[in-house]
Amino acid sequence: MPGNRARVLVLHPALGPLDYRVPHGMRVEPGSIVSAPIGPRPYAGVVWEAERLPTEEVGDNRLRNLLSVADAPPLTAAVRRLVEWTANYYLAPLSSVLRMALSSTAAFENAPTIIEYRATGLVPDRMTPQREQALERIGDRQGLVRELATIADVSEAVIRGLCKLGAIEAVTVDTDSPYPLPDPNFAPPELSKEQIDVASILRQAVGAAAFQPFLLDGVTGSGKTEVYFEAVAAALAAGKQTLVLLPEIALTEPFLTRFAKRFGCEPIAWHSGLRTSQRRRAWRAIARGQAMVTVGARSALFLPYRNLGLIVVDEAHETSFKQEDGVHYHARDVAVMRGKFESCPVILASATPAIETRHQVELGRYEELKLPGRYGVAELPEIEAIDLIKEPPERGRWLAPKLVLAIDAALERGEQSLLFLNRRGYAPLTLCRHCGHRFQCPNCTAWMVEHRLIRRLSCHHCGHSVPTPEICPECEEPDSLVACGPGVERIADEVAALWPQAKTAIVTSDTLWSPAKAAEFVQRMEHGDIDIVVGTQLVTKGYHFPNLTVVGVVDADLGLDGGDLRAAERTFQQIMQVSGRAGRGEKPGTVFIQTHAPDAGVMQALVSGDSAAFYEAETEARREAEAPPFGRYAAIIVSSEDKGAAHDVARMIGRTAPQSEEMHVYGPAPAPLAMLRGRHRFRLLVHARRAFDVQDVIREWLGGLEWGAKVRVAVDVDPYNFL
Ligand SMILES: Nc1ncnc2c1ncn2[C@@H]1O[C@H](COP(=O)(O)OP(=O)(O)OP(=O)(O)O)[C@@H](O)[C@H]1O
Ligand SMILES: [Zn+2]
Repeated sequence: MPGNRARVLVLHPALGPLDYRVPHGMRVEPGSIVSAPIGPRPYAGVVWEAERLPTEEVGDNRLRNLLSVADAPPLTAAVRRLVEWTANYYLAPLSSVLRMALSSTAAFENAPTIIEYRATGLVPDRMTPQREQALERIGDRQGLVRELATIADVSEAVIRGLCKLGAIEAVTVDTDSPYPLPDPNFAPPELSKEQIDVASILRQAVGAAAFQPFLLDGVTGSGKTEVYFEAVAAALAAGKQTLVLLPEIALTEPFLTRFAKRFGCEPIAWHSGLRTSQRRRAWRAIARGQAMVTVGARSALFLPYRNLGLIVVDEAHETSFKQEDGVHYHARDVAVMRGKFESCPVILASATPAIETRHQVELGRYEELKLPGRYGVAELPEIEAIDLIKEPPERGRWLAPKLVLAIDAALERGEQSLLFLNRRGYAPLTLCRHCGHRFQCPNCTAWMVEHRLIRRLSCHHCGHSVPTPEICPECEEPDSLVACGPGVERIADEVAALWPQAKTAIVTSDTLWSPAKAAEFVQRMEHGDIDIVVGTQLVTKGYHFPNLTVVGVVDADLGLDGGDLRAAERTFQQIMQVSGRAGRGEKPGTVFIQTHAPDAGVMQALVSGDSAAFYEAETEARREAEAPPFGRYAAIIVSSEDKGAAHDVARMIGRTAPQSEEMHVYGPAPAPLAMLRGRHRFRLLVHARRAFDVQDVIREWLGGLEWGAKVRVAVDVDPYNFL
């Protein structure tokens, strides 16, 4: 391509690459972030190697000029290859993937300063309830007018009014100010013999600066974090950046504290709750190679690190690394690809690795490093099954007598207990005892879940929520509603009735919705301000509370319903993880698993501790079914508000399915969640041989079809969710 032309990938969802003229005096190269006109509007985009992005050639005379080049480093070749690979593998538009890399357009659109606002402490003469509310909620926080208005739940005009009165002032924030540098030698721990061996392999791999995936397979509490911190230290010493991916933002806060203890300052945390100025500062520092360690959930994966030397995926077995909307990608798998493009090691850390990951070890593609015992004097907990048929709880209760006794004893000893139930709210189903009416979501094929603390019924799929009615809307009988089955709130009620003196906490995404809330919970646990925690999967991972000795799994069978191919594996992982919270200090831990199926393979494996046998049996079953990792799936989901239209398109897709020995197409059938957010859904499931290029076939197959704008067709490659 001649020097005065550039091929640009613009952030426009419907447009492919476009050619522009580079005006006189402007310099661009592949990776340059530019502003390009489309119609009357400027769009952000990135200059790409023309030969990699074929498009219709446009004559020189029809080219429009690029508007400007951003004051930001160009995206590296490794990032560009990652964007291409992800779009290709997950059948997503390039621009949607690029958007994840450019996630903060503010970072390169304006000057490197931002004006923020904060309270001055001055109380205006003319107070209104709105102004009062604003000043109270803003407190000592700072942000854009828009951000303060959101925090205070008032209009932007109220904030501007307060500004005129001098109660709020403007401050200039320099988003180029550097971050403190973590010190690899700040407070290194004394590693055990086992830990030293593993750490030195990891340090060497960082030094070698070559692609190398590792499975760091260590039991809960073995010091995986301590050990991969040594690899981080090696990257720091070599002047390279590190990315640590965690499955939930709730885990970042305790991670930051722990990191600061080891390295003397916090790493950069990347999450959706950042203010514009924080996002921008982080993005710029990451792109310039100045931010040395970044921790975040999925979205941190696509950031434009300049000089990446190490990637860690902690709790790598977690299914929350799979993104379920927009670009359907699996952050664990993309992290490995990124390591390949960046030529750096990738550490997948887990006490319960996924079958897919173990398989890669067997194939010799990943190197396994083991930490088989807990650090120090801590022992793995005893695990015992409680047969709910032989030893049922009292009528109307959910905790079996044996578990109640164990918690009694823990309270007596001044130790903490944890009850795990992966169900938010009070009850998963509410019905009228008079007419049998069940409360269903109007937008989804799902029951409304009662949340008693806020007195509402909510749909966990679309968020639709209504106040819990006093009378049945069907038969108008008053006080006739009954709750069926337990959620965490109901267990908390039982706990309060059994141990009225005990201090309890409910931990779910409803109560721990921000990093600050998570930090507060950790503090309360550490200070002994909580005796009994009742929580969902949010409490199962990563936390380290030495005084927690009893864990009760309220309903171990819950995850086995639904018959998804990973149900048993997921149940095993979840219960192992929650068990892993018990007995992490000097005091031994005990775990009770309440189940109706104590003879099921997964329960037996948990109790006997023979995880190898369980994995082997599961892997064999997958091999026989040619399920992942031995075969592949891709789901095609057709949805529309118009059921007939969705059905027609789904049938057309089914009818035109390519015939192949290597691949079989099931469906279309109504999806188990036949309606979601008001859209009717049909699913086709493609099952193929491992080595078969499903993506290419699907691309060609769907590419040749047409459907109206009201029907949406989404492809989920390697699906984790079969709803
Ligand atoms: N060498 C060491 N020196 C001092 N403390 C250590 C050492 N190794 C581990 N620990 C401590 O033991 C506890 C458990 O370690 P860590 O959290 O790293 O384990 P983990 O394997 O990541 O656990 P999980 O999988 O349950 O999250 C932590 O409090 C950690 O600080
Ligand atoms: Zn709903």
